[in-house]
Amino acid sequence: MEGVGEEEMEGVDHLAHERNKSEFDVDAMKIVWAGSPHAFDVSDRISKLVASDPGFRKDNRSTLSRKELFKNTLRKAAYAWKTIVDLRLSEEEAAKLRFYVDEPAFTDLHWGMFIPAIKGQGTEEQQQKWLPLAYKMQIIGCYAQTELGHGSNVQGLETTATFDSQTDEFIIHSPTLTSSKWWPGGLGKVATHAIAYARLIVGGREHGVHGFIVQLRSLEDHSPLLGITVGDIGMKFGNGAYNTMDNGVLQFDHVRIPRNQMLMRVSQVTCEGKYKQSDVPRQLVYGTMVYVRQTIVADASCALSRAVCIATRYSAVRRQFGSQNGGPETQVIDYKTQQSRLFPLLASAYAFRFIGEWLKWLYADVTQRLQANDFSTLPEAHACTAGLKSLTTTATADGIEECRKLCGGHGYLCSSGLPELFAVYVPACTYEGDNTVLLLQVARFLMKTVSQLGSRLSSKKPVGTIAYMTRVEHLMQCRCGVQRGFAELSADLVEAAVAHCQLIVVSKFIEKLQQEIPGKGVKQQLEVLCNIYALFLLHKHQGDFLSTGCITPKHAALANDELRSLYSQVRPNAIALVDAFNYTDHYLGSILGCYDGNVYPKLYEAAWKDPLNESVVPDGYHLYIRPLLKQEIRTARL
Ligand SMILES: CCCCCCCCCCC/C=C/C(=O)SCCNC(=O)CCNC(=O)[C@H](O)C(C)(C)COP(=O)(O)OP(=O)(O)OC[C@H]1O[C@@H](n2cnc3c(N)ncnc32)[C@H](O)[C@@H]1OP(=O)(O)O
Ligand SMILES: Cc1cc2nc3c(=O)[nH]c(=O)nc-3n(C[C@H](O)[C@H](O)[C@H](O)COP(=O)(O)OP(=O)(O)OC[C@H]3O[C@@H](n4cnc5c(N)ncnc54)[C@H](O)[C@@H]3O)c2cc1C
Repeated sequence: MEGVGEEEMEGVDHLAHERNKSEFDVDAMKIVWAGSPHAFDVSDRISKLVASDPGFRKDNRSTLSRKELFKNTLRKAAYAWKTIVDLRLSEEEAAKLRFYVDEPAFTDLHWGMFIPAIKGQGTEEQQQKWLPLAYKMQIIGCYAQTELGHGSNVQGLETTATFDSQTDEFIIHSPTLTSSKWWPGGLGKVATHAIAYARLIVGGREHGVHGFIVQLRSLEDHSPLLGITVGDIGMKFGNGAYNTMDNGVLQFDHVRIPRNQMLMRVSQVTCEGKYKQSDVPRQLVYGTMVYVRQTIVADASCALSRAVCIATRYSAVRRQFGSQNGGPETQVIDYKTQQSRLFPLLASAYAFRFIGEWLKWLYADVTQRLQANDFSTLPEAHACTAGLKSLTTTATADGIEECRKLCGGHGYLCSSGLPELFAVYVPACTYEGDNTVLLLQVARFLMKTVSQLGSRLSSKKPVGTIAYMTRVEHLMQCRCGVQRGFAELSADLVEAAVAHCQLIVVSKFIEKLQQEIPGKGVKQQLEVLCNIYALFLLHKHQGDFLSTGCITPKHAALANDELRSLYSQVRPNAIALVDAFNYTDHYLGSILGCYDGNVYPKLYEAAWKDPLNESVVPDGYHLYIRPLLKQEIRTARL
């Protein structure tokens, strides 16, 4: 490294003056962010364990080839498993460890979808057989639903599972090219088993899409089993990023599996070839998606807060213009324009944290009710998970990109951590349901509710997240003809669905503030953030509020004045509010966001570590640069 003194690199906290300004108890806020003292303890311990272990190093990802990258991911996953076993980590600690390793891998699908699918849709017997193997990673599973031709339209899947009563088996088959499974993570190179979704055919009759446990690869030498064609679908968006994952393609050629490998909690096929439906709603076949959507909402605040932490710390370090009498220039965080872009994102990170917490509660509640055969809250749970997944992932992906821009040119460097964070995160807008398709589900739920409000036959009063509808006069009077014109109005209905979800986020933030929140100044800070979140939305959509007569121009102006004042209140606390996320420098993976704010020497040092700087004269000089300079280009071999 050239030109950087040791003292500039080590030990000095360049953000100390910012930290000294804060008006609240940061340690207490850390507990609020984590959810509880216990959750904080686990998260803090495990994040430090991962950060201090060179085996989990991740700063070289963008320079590795796909093959090297993937092999390194396999190594890390194996190393993580060894750590979990050696240290006898609990399930909670193990999940945190995978989280802080911070690299998309087949294990996400194994623990995040394969196991939950068996738990949610398998019978007791099936769970007893498969779960112990999966928990010990003696089998590795993936979730194979999407096909080349159909993803959103699950009912349009073409893979078939035909029951053969002679042998008591299902024959799993891909009848067309478009029926090839396409996208499942972990499928390409690793998974030994899949939960494969296929149209069930019994005695010549079709019964819709069901899940089946299918072994794909030998447990001895990993070769594909008879009738299985399997591989990776190729490079995806961004360098490094999601390319650590082996999203795969899979074709079945009349693959036979025993009858008891159909997931039979929702419906069963007997050995005589009888199809039986349990009392539970058919939609429970989609249960794994509901579960994962809920976890995606909980994770959105992690990705957004990470980007916001980087952009906030860097905005306090970065200075441009405004020097008075040779004094320092202005910190860019002091520009009102920077604040009006950054602080709503900071507020959103907190809002999404709390909505994630609430959705976890809602999911646990609906699961408990389902076990007691109470299916009444399932439509609301589906609408909430679908809608909030859509809202939070769209806002988070857009927010990460905004944070990159807030960091100016340096935000475009891989060492800022923001390009990779965006590339890894943005598919969340598509997987587990395209965000528009999911909002249409919310719109459908809302229209159904409105039509029931208008019907004299229905005695049902809307409760939970739609209880407010009884208070909206024109909805109460609505004889809903919208059901008939749904497709025509769908673009507007999607906007209504977003507004409904925003209302949930704001009201759950307000409810959170009604709880007791210990720690000096903590509640006040959260109140400021909650007001920013709500008023920013009002400001952004003031056209809608004004045109519907919900507010007057005077209200709109007052809201905007208030917003400016709230930004000034956040300013001295901004660094402490991102410190409360308690992220290690390892997890942040960003020179711009490092805790000590010592950005410039680190950027300078990192540049010299780039492989392109290994030699002063680049490879290719003699072939391509010198002939150009010497005007010998016509004779050069290109
Ligand atoms: C802790 C670690 C966590 C790690 C997590 C892992 C990390 C993630 C890595 C990424 C992995 C990605 C995986 C995937 O992407 S898997 C594939 C996901 N695919 C989808 O999400 C497809 C989206 N499509 C659908 O969900 C459905 O097809 C759709 C809802 C769009 C429509 O379904 P369908 O046409 O069958 O149904 P209808 O519209 O006719 O509706 C019928 C009624 O059923 C209701 N419904 C629909 N879905 C559900 C559901 N999931 N639960 C409950 N109810 C549901 C629907 O509203 C209709 O109701 P009404 O008749 O009353 O109106
Ligand atoms: C990184 C990644 C990982 C994935 N992992 C898995 C996995 O592990 N397992 C798995 O099974 N799948 C996986 N998937 C697949 C994923 O679930 C699907 O891609 C997703 O559900 C979207 O479906 P689609 O690709 O068919 O999009 P399409 O439905 O083809 O969407 C294309 C466009 O059409 C629009 N559109 C579609 N239908 C409608 C409609 N009814 N009305 C209005 N507009 C509509 C959409 O909004 C979108 O703009 C993964 C995908 C990605 C990107």
